[in-house]
Amino acid sequence: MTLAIEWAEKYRPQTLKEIVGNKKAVQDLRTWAEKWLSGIPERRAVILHGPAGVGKTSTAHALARDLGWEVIELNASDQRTAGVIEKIAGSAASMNTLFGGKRLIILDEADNLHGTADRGGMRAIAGIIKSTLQPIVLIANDIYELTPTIRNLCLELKFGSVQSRSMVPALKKVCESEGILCSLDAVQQIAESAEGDLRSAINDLQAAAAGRKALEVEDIITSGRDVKENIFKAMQRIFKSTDCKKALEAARGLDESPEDLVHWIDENLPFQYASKDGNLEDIKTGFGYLSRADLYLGRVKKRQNYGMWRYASMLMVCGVAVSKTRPYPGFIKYQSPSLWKRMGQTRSKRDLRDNIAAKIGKHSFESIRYSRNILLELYSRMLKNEESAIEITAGLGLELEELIYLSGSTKASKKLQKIYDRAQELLLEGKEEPDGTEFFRAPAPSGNSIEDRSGFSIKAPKEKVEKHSENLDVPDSRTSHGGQKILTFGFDISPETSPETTNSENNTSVENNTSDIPKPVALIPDIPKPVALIPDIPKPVTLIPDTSTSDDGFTSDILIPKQHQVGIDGIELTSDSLTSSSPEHDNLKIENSSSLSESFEKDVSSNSEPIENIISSELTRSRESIKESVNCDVFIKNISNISEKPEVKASEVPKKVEPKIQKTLFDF
Ligand SMILES: Nc1ncnc2c1ncn2[C@@H]1O[C@H](COP(=O)(O)OP(=O)(O)OP(=O)(O)O)[C@@H](O)[C@H]1O
Repeated sequence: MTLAIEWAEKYRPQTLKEIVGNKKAVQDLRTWAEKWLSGIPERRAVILHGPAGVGKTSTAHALARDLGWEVIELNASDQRTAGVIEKIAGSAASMNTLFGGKRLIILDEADNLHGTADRGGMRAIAGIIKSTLQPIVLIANDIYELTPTIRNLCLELKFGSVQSRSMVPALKKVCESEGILCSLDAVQQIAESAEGDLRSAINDLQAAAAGRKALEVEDIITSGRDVKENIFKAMQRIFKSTDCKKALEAARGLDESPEDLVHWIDENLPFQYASKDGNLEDIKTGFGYLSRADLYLGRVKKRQNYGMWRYASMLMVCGVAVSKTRPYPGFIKYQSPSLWKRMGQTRSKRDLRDNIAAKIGKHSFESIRYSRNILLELYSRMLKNEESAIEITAGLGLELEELIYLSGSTKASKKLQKIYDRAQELLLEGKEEPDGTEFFRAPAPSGNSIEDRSGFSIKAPKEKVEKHSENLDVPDSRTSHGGQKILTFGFDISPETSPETTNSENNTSVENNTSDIPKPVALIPDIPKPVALIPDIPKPVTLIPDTSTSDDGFTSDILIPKQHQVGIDGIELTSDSLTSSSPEHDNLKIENSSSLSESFEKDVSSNSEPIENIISSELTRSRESIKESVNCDVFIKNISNISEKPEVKASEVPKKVEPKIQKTLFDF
């Protein structure tokens, strides 16, 4: 067996000229590759697809050799998860070669990445193809196992079976090179039975020639290689004869477990015993035996007692063989179990569905289960509107096949393709958000923007941000404390603004501006403005010379705080400057507010609780204390009046009112 591999490898074509058959595909590949010599072609990758052993991999390597390109290959034996693909193929695709030539990235068996379950690998490949700076060749047996996204990005080149007459010269050449006298009949026989698979033909030739110097047609016939042939033969024995012993022998010689064999019999029994006269007794009896065999298979699994396989085999093989009441002549094309195919198909569909549900769940902060059971349907309906469909596709970062699935379609219609392309454009536009996507924004727990996996950023609309900042052109002391953000509409995230301010000029207009503030601000309506008006301590403590300590009439060096003075924003105010009808009350209120503010600051600095919790509890407390003592509206008015005084400007650095005799803490 090892030797067989050697011949196929030994005679692997080295140049494109040596490739047997598939001339058009080979020529198209070369034309595509030559485009890379003068820039980046429209399709950055090709898919060589077709049956096994027809020269796809050999062609890719021969191309690189002909053009003098480096090769980076990821084949099926490598572990090809999304991460590995991105790391190896991704970096190879994005970097130039040492000497400026091209590098051919070959991804062999691209249809068999990591089982069909690994959609991540497919996504990684699609991502790499979109931006590769180096040519990429994907090789696949079944192109339908590749995602539509990948297929859309690639040039597809189909490799057909190699015709037996083309194989003959290649096989003769091998015989010559190996010094074996091989009759033309023998070579033709090998070529024909290879069914277009040149690798198999070479392997057969080597197996037949083992230990011989000459090869005749009789030597070839005995070297059967197809395992499938055996299962079909066994099917014939089981369905055509009633000889239980022969049927069992055929079954034992199979390379199939009883668990697989039961599916083969189950698949073909109704076709074989289908009766023209409507008597379905044989089918019924046959399935009766099959069901009993299945019981034993179940017990084998449950008890892990493989000894019971023989009862299962006996029931399924002998039972079905003897259940016919008449012969069934004629040719029947036996089928492989459709259950396997169905399971494979639904598995990839299930994976696809779960991937979409995961994306929706991530976006809507819901579980995958909830997204799958409830939201999937909802999103599917929203796709009916083209504009929504574009936004959803971009927002969720849907791949084309996911979009197809979610839309309930079976293939990529022109409309779906358009939607997908528009979504890609949106994503490429530097993650700029599309207009009118409010309905699709998800609530954000914190932070200015949410960036999902697709890189699609969810932000507050610009115009709202601008309007908001116009109205509230104030510094944000809260964000500096705790980084709290304001949620607008429950979905959008506003810029970092706060009604809380240290700017008394702005304070003046807080009351008026409140009506201009766009709705989002309504989400933080509970912040009492008095607190906002006296946010930042230190309060200047006005000091005056301590005359009580100076007996000699000279000004003392000792300073003591001046009584009955309060400060707002570091500006000295005497009680006279308050124009309230009830100055005592106002003083009282301001002092209350100061103490609240102080305790608030203390809490903020000492408490490890989130800032928003501290704020809300503080606000509740302050509201209550204010309610108790005064009418809030009157209070705001008084403060406004204060700030309207020309000398009380926030931008001014507090100055000494009586410089000669007074010193403030700011003077030190
Ligand atoms: N068209 C061909 N021309 C010349 N040799 C071929 C051709 N096809 C297959 N062979 C021989 O078979 C061997 C395997 O071929 P290759 O790996 O290129 O097939 P493949 O189509 O890529 O198969 P798979 O899909 O199984 O990877 C080669 O080493 C070569 O010896």
